[in-house]
Amino acid sequence: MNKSVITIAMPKGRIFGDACRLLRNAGFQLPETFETTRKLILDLDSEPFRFILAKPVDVPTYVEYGAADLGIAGKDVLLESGRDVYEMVDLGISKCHMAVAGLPQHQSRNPFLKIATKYPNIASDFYRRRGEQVDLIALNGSIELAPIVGLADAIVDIVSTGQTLKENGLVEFDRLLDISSRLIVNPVSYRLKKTLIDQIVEKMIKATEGTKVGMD
Ligand SMILES: Nc1ncnc2c1ncn2[C@@H]1O[C@H](COP(=O)(O)OP(=O)(O)OP(=O)(O)O)[C@@H](O)[C@H]1O
Ligand SMILES: O=P(O)(O)OC[C@H]1O[C@H](OP(=O)(O)OP(=O)(O)O)[C@H](O)[C@@H]1O
Repeated sequence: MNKSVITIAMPKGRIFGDACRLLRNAGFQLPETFETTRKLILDLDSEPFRFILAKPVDVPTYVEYGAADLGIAGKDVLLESGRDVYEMVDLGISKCHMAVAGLPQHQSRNPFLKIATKYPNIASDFYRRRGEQVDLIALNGSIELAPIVGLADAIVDIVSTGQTLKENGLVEFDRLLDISSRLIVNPVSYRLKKTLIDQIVEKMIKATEGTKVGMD
């Protein structure tokens, strides 16, 4: 039986290590095996907290539906999903940015630019604001491949070190938004468990001090 009072959805993948470090800094007593286990549900012995380990892109879904009270998700995933959750804390981890990129010599003869992306909602919003009509091509990864093989004129994707762009001969044309991971909360959970959630939020804010990216 789940005696846990608070369920937190954690993103597996590249955010996970940073998120665990931050939780430990915030005082959560995560066991050493937390980062290596293949279990997807982990209850703490010391406190009434349950962690569920989800694919990063699915974290806002678990939180919106209330399967988790809290979650950690990238700003990119939050914007793209449009899920109805409260964004409580900029955790300042897994920083990167979203950019338009392509081949340096790119000149399209297409009436509409073809844009490959894992983020069709963010990309379409960006081009709508610019008053440009584009054809979006949804891909699931290796986005940088698309302009090189002629599938698309440009990409909208995440850039961190810039290594992937550089090694594939692409350049950045526009910077769309800065990204970091956020602590999100289910609105109903927040109403029902406000005191406990506020305590967690406070601890997380303290733990993240000095790691903000300075944007929203
Ligand atoms: N190169 C990067 N450097 C830093 N942070 C990144 C980078 N790429 C993505 N991120 C951030 O980390 C989050 C999770 O990325 P991750 O690659 O683990 O998940 P994913 O893209 O869903 O991958 P997968 O499909 O392999 O599970 C992204 O939503 C984004 O906020
Ligand atoms: O600027 P960099 O430090 O090179 O990082 C950027 C790369 O990281 C992400 O890809 P990821 O590693 O998640 O792979 P995938 O999207 O191709 O699965 C992103 O989609 C870029 O391809």
